[in-house]
Amino acid sequence: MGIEVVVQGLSKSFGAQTIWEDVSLILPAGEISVMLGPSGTGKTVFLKSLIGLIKPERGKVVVNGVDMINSPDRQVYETRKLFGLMFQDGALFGSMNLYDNIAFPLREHTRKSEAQIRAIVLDSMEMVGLAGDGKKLPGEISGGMRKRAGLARALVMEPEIILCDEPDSGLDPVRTAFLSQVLIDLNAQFDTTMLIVTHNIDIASTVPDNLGMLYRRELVTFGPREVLLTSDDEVVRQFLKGDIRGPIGMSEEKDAALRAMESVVPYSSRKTIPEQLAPTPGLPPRQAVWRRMDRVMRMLPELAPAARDAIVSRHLPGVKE
Ligand SMILES: Nc1ncnc2c1ncn2[C@@H]1O[C@H](COP(=O)(O)OP(=O)(O)OP(=O)(O)O)[C@@H](O)[C@H]1O
Repeated sequence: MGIEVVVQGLSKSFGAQTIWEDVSLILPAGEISVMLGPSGTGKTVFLKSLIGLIKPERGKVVVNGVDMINSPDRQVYETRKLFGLMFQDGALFGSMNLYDNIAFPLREHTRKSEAQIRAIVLDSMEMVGLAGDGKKLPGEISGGMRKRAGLARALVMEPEIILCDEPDSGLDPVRTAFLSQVLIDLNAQFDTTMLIVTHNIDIASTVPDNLGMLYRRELVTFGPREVLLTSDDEVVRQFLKGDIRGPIGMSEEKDAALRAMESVVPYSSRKTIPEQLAPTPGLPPRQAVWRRMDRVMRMLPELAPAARDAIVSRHLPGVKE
């Protein structure tokens, strides 16, 4: 099973620009979490902070007992090996074919034979739907294939935690749906802890066990998916509906007069939430579902009524609050 990531009181600025302050959350072991947020709210900075590539001024990120922000470089470097990273463009070497790109971490960081490497690479390519594409160069394939190749490369090192930065960017809805299914299937097969950063509402509402949102330099919320998906918070509702009415504007914060005009139109809150994707038939069930149910049931008394209803009706159908 993957391992948990504990984030405590994390704050980051670049010069006078505060990116976010006092962010605390736990990515539960083996569960899938999604972080939403308008452009420029520091989601990528957050991902890079988790692996110690960016150093926030305050706070901790504890992974396997190591604080990724404040520990010596050697420990951070070693702990980083527990992570698999999927960046927006796949971050592939343009001059290497897909097979060599995906084999690269194994050749670089392990002493495995070429025969062992071949078996692992072909397995990973199959998992992300790239079987038979090993000879192609990154420049000859679509953006979606490049992303999946980036994911396959992250998988060969058998990471405990996978971080995906906007896996959907530039993809059409069908490719995005395919990628969502790949992410769920990976979690079913490896029980890996996963954090996906995205703007995509379809991914956010059908893939994760937990959902969070960064906005205006803070973590608006983070918790079981039902909490954010039933939230009455104006920012969350506007973002989920992709509505131009609401506090989020082009410049992130609208002026007060425009907001006052909009506030006469009430938001309707959504009470039913989409079903979470199940693994492809034939794969094992996701272990995370049972662990999460246990965890979330214990949290039930602290949750808002709408989230509570959504959880109870899903996990205990027939029981009324
Ligand atoms: N190394 C850096 N030095 C200075 N500022 C930076 C650095 N990296 C990021 N920033 C700033 O931090 C802010 C947040 O950037 P980030 O890329 O994390 O946002 P994001 O939420 O991932 O955006 P998007 O959804 O558009 O990808 C931006 O204003 C960006 O300019």
